[in-house]
Amino acid sequence: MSTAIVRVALPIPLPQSFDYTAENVSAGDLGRCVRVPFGRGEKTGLIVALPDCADLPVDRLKPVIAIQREAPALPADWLAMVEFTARYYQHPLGEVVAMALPPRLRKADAVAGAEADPLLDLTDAGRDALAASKRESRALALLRRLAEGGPCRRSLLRNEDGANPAVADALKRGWIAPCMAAEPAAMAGAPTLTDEQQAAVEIIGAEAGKFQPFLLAGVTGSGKTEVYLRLVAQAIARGEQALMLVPEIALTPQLETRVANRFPAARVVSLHSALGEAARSQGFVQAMEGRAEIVLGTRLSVFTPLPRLGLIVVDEEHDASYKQHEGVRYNARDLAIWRARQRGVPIVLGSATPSLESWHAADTGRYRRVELANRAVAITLPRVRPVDVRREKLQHGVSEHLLRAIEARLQRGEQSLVFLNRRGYAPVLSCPSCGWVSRCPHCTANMVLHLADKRLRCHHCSFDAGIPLACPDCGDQDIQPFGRGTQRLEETLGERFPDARVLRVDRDAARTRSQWEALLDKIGKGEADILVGTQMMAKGHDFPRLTFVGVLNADSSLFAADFRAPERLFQQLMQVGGRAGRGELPGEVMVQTQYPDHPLYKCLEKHDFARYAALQLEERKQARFPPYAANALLCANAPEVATSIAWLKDARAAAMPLAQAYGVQVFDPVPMRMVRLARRERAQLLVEAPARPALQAFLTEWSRHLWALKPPRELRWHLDVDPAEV
Ligand SMILES: Nc1ncnc2c1ncn2[C@@H]1O[C@H](COP(=O)(O)OP(=O)(O)OP(=O)(O)O)[C@@H](O)[C@H]1O
Ligand SMILES: [Zn+2]
Repeated sequence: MSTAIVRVALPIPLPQSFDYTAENVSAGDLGRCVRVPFGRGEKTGLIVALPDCADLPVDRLKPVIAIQREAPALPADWLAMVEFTARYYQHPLGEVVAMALPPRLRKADAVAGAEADPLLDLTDAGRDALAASKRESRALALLRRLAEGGPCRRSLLRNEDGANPAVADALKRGWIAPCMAAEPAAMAGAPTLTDEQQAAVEIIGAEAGKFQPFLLAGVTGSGKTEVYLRLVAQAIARGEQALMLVPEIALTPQLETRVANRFPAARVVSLHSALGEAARSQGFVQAMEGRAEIVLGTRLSVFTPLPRLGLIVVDEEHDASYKQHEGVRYNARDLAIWRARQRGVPIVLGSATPSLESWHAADTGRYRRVELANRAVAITLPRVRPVDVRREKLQHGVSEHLLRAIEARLQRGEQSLVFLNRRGYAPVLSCPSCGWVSRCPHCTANMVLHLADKRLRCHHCSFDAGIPLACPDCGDQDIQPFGRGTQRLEETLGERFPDARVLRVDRDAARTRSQWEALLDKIGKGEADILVGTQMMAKGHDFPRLTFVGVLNADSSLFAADFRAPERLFQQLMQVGGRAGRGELPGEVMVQTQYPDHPLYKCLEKHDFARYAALQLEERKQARFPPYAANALLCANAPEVATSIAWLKDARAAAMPLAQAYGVQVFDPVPMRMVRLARRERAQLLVEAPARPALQAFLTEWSRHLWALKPPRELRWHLDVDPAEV
């Protein structure tokens, strides 16, 4: 028996891995989960190296308890990716591993990747039954569907309410049975590509097997998804796997359906945080064993092992939700690019409103820009017009122009969307006599009025309270909501258009995935006339009867402190405007503003993304903001802000000797704009480097000092590399 050293990454907030000894270890154990003694207890970690010599003398190492050999080992390229993530985002490797692995694998239970979603086809008995039967029934409808459409995944035969009893019944009677996938990529129901789409598919398709990032800049409704689907089909035909990232769970159902309908015989694994543990683990293993052709999911799915990876697609690449805001603060879009390079495959970043970082990368030739300048179906882009609200009397925040536009749609049987940019616009409770407002006791934020369940709620820490009958400070009984939220707006529109069906689409109306799917379904079927929506309505949706979009209160982001706020506003307005007139009917967009001459609105009217991007990039260059610099934030929080500031000052002092050597600037600590969050007070310090490599080199060295700086007990800190907001 030979004793070897295994290096294990454990999920604990310390920057090192731990060495143990084990018997009969082979190279195949790299990437396996392992149970080890730790402190007075036990922990599960991942074997990340088999070093020749240990950090400690071998006789002081403890033996592992057990290596999990039933589950497959994580492959080397996967280990390289989590190691890069840990290094780049300055986060303990064991915690990165724990985040990237589905919970079941982490616990080292064996996960069977068994056929949970078999491909079903008619048997001879089923064909006979179909020919013989005369009475229409559910079973018959099922058999006919398979006879006409060919083999189909069980999950696609679901009823609207989920399970389909006819399937179980037909299986039992032997009318249908699991079959082997025949043609991997049937192109059922694919439209003829437009010339632009065709060109895009050819340009991108030509780079198969090579690392090449593409920025697919296509106006809203230009049919980017169709381009992705063709490229995925090519990859599957070559025997490869495709990874498709989408920004939000809310967008997965639509894409899932499109993908599943297009590739009925392919195995599609869909991964997002709302999935149960078992399903997530199973999908992960199916992908890892190469049995799934397509992985579709939110940011976390960038960590899915894919042995035959041939293509990565990042849809709506500009979207802020690719960045994780807690724990490991990674950006899935950026990691996807790293991964495409690692594996030598093309990656397509698609958006109608690319991030300025990606736009700049295309300007400088690091990415190849492929444009879709026209809509696929609609002849034109919607007409966009600012509505100057300085000289108009508003009715509960809505201008007469907007109301008339909605009325015209109602008469024509078309849909309208009134979009509320939530920022600073949620209804808080306030007292007209003494100025009291409903503040959250734990955060620097106001609590928001929820009429449906008559509560005041903090959107930051979820603290909630009843609605007071009178002002808690002065006793005035005339306290009122201030500002307008979606619920108030829904009421206002309902009063003005009593015959219209007004539907509110926000986080409260769509708490669960099934509620959200039901809402989308309702809108798609035309069962609503006026939609009142927030961010959730802005992206990705495609409703052919929606022809008018009105935007309220856009201005609040024009002059925000965060340098990315105008970029986001422009993206949001272009995206939400892009929902209008996507089918045969022409669309119109009105934006209420006090600054109709602002360059942002001017570019919006002309649909001129390129011009706005150029203006913004020029500003960023002057101010030395990303992409002309690389940033990191060191953040600290404690019960009192003074504690946070004091620790950050020590951290800054430790940075000073290094900063000069790396050409990095380390700014003074400041309290965060929202100082208090959930009873803790927060401060931060900005690091600015000329480019990413300098930032990386500096952070790697600085973080060693940071770990050594013993913080006070009650203080917590983290580094945020490439922060979304500064
Ligand atoms: N070649 C085509 N022929 C006919 N219809 C098409 C074609 N390509 C796309 N479409 C249809 O056009 C509509 C818009 O396409 P898609 O949703 O892919 O656009 P998109 O570029 O992703 O838009 P957005 O960025 O606004 O989400 C869809 O209804 C789609 O089915
Ligand atoms: Zn709060």
